[in-house]
Formats: sequence, structure tokens, C-alpha cells
Amino acid sequence: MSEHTSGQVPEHAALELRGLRRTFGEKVAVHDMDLVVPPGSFYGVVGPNGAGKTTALSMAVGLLRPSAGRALVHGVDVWADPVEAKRRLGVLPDGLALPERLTGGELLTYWGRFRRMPRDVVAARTAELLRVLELEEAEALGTLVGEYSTGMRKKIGLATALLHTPRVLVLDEPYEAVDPVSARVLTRILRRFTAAGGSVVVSSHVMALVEQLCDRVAIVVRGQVAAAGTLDEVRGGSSLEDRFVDLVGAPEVAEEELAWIAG
Ligand SMILES: Nc1ncnc2c1ncn2[C@@H]1O[C@H](COP(=O)(O)OP(=O)(O)OP(=O)(O)O)[C@@H](O)[C@H]1O
Repeated sequence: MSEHTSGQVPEHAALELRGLRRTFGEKVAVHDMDLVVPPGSFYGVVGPNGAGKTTALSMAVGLLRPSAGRALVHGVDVWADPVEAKRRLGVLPDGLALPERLTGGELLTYWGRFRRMPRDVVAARTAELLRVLELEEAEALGTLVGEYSTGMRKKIGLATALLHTPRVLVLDEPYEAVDPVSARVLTRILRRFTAAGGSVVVSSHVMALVEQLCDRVAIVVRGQVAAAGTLDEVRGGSSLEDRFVDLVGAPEVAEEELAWIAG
């Protein structure tokens, strides 16, 4: 029986990349990448520096135009129908550029109104997000986002990603520079989000964190997915770090190389 005659509508992937490619001059940063993130999953994207993670995720969320291929969020093409797709997406980009002259609370208020959310809903969520992310005190002091620390900027960026109740969160290095207490809060928020049926995609270099958080993982090497699946499928009986190093290959450092660093 075909999908059409069974009466069942197949559920779309939360995020689907199909033949996604991006070149910068001669350089192929992302090479015909395919990736499927099932709904409700907590998906980790790992890979060495320069592998193409940020480039792929930026194309997946509508921030960087692909040279070829498609990205779909719950079946909606991010580049053909950006308004609909972005309604479903919460994004924490790499090197997030934030308005520097606003406080965190002003930024969330502006962002919520820009998203056409009701004023009272924005006010209530802003207060709640500032409280749970421990940005309340900075807000009371009138601290501007331009004066925030790196970790605080990450947290206010996460708050903007969460504000409009997206179905899919795509977070580039969300834990980088975040203190352990805030990291716990963040994990609790993200787990609650997936438990309610939302999907999370995170990139990270911290294998232990990915193993602890994610139920699925993709290892990206040289612009392509070298391995993807459930955590156990990808690990294949060893640790994620060992599997990562196997796939990436670690350069040897000979005894005589860099001998000068020891004086
Ligand atoms: N705007 C750009 N212009 C030219 N090359 C770029 C540009 N952005 C990325 N690249 C190149 O594309 C490749 C992939 O970069 P990308 O930032 O996606 O890697 P990454 O996997 O996120 O790395 P990292 O883990 O270090 O953050 C790199 O070789 C990088 O130099």
C-alpha cells in the first residue's frame, strides 16, 4: 500500500538537508550534504575545525545561501518559503551579532514584537527567560548587551531563539563560554523542549557533552557526513571521541618537531 492509499500522512523530518553544497571560490566548504533529523531528537553535529558545520547549519536555517541543494524544516523549504520556515525555527548562530545598545530585556521585547507576538506574552516570557538564565541582575543595572560577557551574550542569544516557541532549535556551540550552573539550566530547558516534542540540533566540540545530551549524532569531515545515526550506531562500541579520531585522523607530532617550545 502506498503512503497515499494507507491514509497515513508521513511525518516530516524536523530538519532535512538534501544535497546541500556551498563553495567559497575554489573551496568546497559543504559537499552535497544529506542529513535527516527526526522529530523529537536531540541531534549533535560534531567535526574538526573547518569541517563545514557552521556553514551547513547557516544554510539550514536561512542565514547563508546554498550553492546547491535544499534545507527543509518540518517539510518547509527554508529558501523557498523563509517566513514559514523561520516561524518553526529557533536559531543561535555562530558569532551572533546582537544590537549592542539595548539591554537584554529590551532586546527580547524588540525581538518578540518583531515576531508579532502579543505584548503581554513577550513581557511575561522576557521576565521568565531573564530570571532562569540569571540575567535579571544585569537587567536591573541597565547593562547593555554590548557590555555583556561572552557567556551572557550566548545566554541572551539563546533566549531570543526560544522566545517564539519554535519547533526546531538549531544551536551553534550553545555551551561555549557558559558557566556550569548556566549550562545545567540550559540542559534542563533543552530537555524539556525535546520532551514536549521539539527537536534540537547542536554543534559542539565537546564529545562528552554530546554523549551525555544527544540521542543522535553526525560526524562531519571535510564538508560531508562521515557517520550519522543513533549515538550507539555511530560509536559502534567505542567512545564517540575514539570514533571521531578514527574518522578524522590525528596528525603525528614527531619528537623533533616544535622542540623549540621547551626552550
Ligand atoms: N565566508 C567564508 N569565506 C571563505 N571561506 C569560508 C567562509 N566561511 C567558511 N569558510 C571555509 O569553509 C570551511 C568550513 O568552515 P566552517 O566555519 O563551516 O567550519 P566548522 O566546521 O564550523 O569549523 P569550527 O569547528 O572551527 O567552527 C573552512 O575551510 C573555512 O575556511
